[in-house]
Amino acid sequence: MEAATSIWCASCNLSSQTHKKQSYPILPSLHKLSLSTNLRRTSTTLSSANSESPCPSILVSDKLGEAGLHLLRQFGHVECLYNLSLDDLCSRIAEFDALVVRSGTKVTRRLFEASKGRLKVVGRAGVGIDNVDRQAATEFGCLVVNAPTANTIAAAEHGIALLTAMARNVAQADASMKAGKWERSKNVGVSVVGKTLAVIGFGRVGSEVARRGKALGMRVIAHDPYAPADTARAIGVDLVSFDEAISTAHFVSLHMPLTPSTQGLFDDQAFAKMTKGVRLINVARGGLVDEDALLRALDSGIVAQAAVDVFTEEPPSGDASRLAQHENVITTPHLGASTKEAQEQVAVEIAEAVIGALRGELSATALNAPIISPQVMSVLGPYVALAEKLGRVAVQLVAGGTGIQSVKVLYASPRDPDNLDTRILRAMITKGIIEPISDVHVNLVNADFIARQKHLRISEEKVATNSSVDQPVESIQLQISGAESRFESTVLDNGRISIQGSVKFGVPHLTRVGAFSVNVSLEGNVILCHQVDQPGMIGQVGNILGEHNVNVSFMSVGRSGKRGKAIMAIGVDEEPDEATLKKIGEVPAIYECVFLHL
Ligand SMILES: NC(=O)C1=CN([C@@H]2O[C@H](COP(=O)(O)OP(=O)(O)OC[C@H]3O[C@@H](n4cnc5c(N)ncnc54)[C@H](O)[C@@H]3O)[C@@H](O)[C@H]2O)C=CC1
Ligand SMILES: O=C(O)C(=O)COP(=O)(O)O
Repeated sequence: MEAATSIWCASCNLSSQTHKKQSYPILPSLHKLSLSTNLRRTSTTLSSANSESPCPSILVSDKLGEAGLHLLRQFGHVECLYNLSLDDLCSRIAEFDALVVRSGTKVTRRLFEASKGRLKVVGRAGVGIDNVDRQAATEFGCLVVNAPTANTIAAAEHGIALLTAMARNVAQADASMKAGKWERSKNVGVSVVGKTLAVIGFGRVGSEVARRGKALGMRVIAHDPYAPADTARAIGVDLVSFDEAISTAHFVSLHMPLTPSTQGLFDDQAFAKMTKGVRLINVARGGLVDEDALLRALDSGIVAQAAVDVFTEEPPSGDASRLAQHENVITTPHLGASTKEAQEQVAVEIAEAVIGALRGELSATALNAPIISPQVMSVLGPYVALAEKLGRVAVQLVAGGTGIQSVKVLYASPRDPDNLDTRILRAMITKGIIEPISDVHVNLVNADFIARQKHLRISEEKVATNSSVDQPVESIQLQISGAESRFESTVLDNGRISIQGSVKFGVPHLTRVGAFSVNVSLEGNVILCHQVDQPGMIGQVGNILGEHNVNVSFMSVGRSGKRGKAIMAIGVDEEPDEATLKKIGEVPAIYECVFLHL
């Protein structure tokens, strides 16, 4: 098989060997990946600093710090609509590209449905995202980001404030003073020094609470199945089992997320294991505790006191408010993160994350998309477009318009396979395969979900090559099995439709069709012809295209040998009509031809 011959490139009037080196813009690739079509233009505008595009609309539905609002306003159109009902939110949400919330707004599947695909990012100005339906966000291709670090200290300080206030009956004593009473013996407290504090959930907040507990002279133990032992050791905290933690502690402080596995963890059974007279602090999530079970434990004296910042239903109403009314319970209305300092920092952190996401950058705090580092992105950027184009070519080669069920992707790379992160390339291949035949938008958030939904199986293999490591991917090959081809010559002996591409001079190129080498830039549209390798073929096809006013931008011929069979790949600016393609197909030496829309 001979190598493909490149002929000429109309756009810069050079052969591909001398094609001017283009710097590949990484941002536009990312825009395509992570933003909807209505934002692509916006993002390109931002990266190229002109203003022909509409500016993104951002809805802030829970109170956000001024510093964050300022950043958002510099970037887009911002509306602050606090305390909207779900119905009102649903009726407005399709006007916005981004939504910024705290714990007050419930970001439900209904909201994503109502957004009609416009909502591209939900920013949670805080840590806990139990109020955001992440699965629905993923299915709708909407990125969810949070601000996980800015309120850690505030939450830890609030936990300690509640612990000490509870131990010394500060709230009760204050209420009685305000009622004109002077009740000293009724409000005798307990000391914390020397007592055991069990921290359940030894993450950011939990470890800061533990540090502060140590400073108060408490013995601190913690339970967290995923906690790093060295951090615990460094603070002087013993990591113990759940049962040991709750059965030996005088104070139990909760700091884990609300998930299906932690929901209702503190139930009758858990309270029954606790030391009589234990004190409970919950600055994490109300749903961790079965509130009725806690009331029973308070009434029976197992739990002497509870300090509660968070509730299953916020604000608690009806029966749910019984906890707040209990005489041995002190409460605050979800104030853990509410310090001036934390709220300003959280607001800035979330504004930056939301702006980054709207710009098409991959966020370090993305909760439903793979985290791909900027370093990896800068290296793989040029291959992002190649991956999508190959997906587009592949799906158009399959007969019947039924789509692809099974594709094997071979990445030829000089890199150690462990050093080649292909998630973004896989997402783009999925995008290329699925978007031309459906109305879904595929991005890095929803690519794997959409692939599963469409029964598209993608297997990946990394093939070692000896090329320079400067070029992380030498080529990408797609092999489609179980499908019939519209262009027989793409089918290998193993029955699979096969196409391969590379990045040349920063531009994606199709380099192999079946067993034939070609060399055609994957820009614009391409006609593939399988023909006898004989003089005059380029002229004949060129004439037909010329007669029908179709401009040729690029041509390349790959052949099995002199006067054997050849594949001619023709880049065209316009889409030829059926009659033109039929005419080309009727040229006696042409076996088959296919038009590919890129
Ligand atoms: N009341 C408030 O205003 C605030 C509440 N929070 C809440 O505090 C919680 C913790 O926040 P961070 O420390 O930032 O999160 P984090 O992710 O740093 O820590 C959570 C820890 O819980 C652990 N964990 C998970 N399942 C567990 C289980 N079954 N048993 C024990 N440990 C388990 C995890 O391994 C992790 O180490 C979150 O629910 C967050 O929403 C955070 C800030 C403010
Ligand atoms: O960050 C968290 O998880 C919090 O619970 C803080 O909630 P908020 O932003 O104050 O509604």
